Amino acid sequence: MLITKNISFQYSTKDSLLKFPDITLSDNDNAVILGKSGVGKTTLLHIIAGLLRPKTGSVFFNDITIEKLSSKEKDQFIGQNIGMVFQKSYAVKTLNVVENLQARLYFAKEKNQKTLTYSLLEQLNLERCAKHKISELSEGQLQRLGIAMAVVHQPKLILADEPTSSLDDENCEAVMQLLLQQAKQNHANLLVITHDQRVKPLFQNVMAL
Ligand SMILES: Nc1ncnc2c1ncn2[C@@H]1O[C@H](COP(=O)(O)OP(=O)(O)OP(=O)(O)O)[C@@H](O)[C@H]1O
Repeated sequence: MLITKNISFQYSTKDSLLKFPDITLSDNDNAVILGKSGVGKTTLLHIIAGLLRPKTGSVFFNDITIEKLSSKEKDQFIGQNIGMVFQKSYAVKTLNVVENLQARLYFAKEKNQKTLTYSLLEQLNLERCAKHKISELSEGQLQRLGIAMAVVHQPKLILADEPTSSLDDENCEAVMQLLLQQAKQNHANLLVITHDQRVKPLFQNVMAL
């Protein structure tokens, strides 16, 4: 369960204060947050992911207050419980596809689950690329690898930052179905932020920034 209360953020004293509406997601709930460019969507997602500290307010996830954790506890909590789909790929270029997934499992302190890793690659239609270098992947394959890296450690909260912005209608639908399917399979909360109105009908919970 994810709850945010009274969150605000300021990049510096000369920047304007960004204020965010409260969010409550019950277990297994999903939501999309829509908003125009520059309103603070990525900032909010980074606060929820523990990458930025809010000026006011708190983020609670499954009864843990993220800002109250020490930095070591926070790194461990985030590594194990949160999976993030970034706008741009953060795959390590010197590793192949399956090695990138193994590295993600290592950082989440999960055992190297070979069967699970290959089954995920199959679900995401990446099994033929398992040993490919990152530079050999198409844009669509890279995007699907981003999803695999976000979910391979079976996080309880999946955060996705503009996962469909550069995709045509067919791939937009496919990527969103994959994210929804992975969230359902892992009993995870899925929170997507986007300005892409095509995503709206796929969610019951729609919030605006
Ligand atoms: N590192 C930073 N330092 C100062 N200001 C920043 C920084 N990052 C973002 N901002 C500003 O904070 C505001 C919110 O930025 P943010 O990236 O969260 O918006 P967004 O809604 O995600 O935009 P987009 O849809 O274009 O990605 C913007 O006015 C932006 O210029």
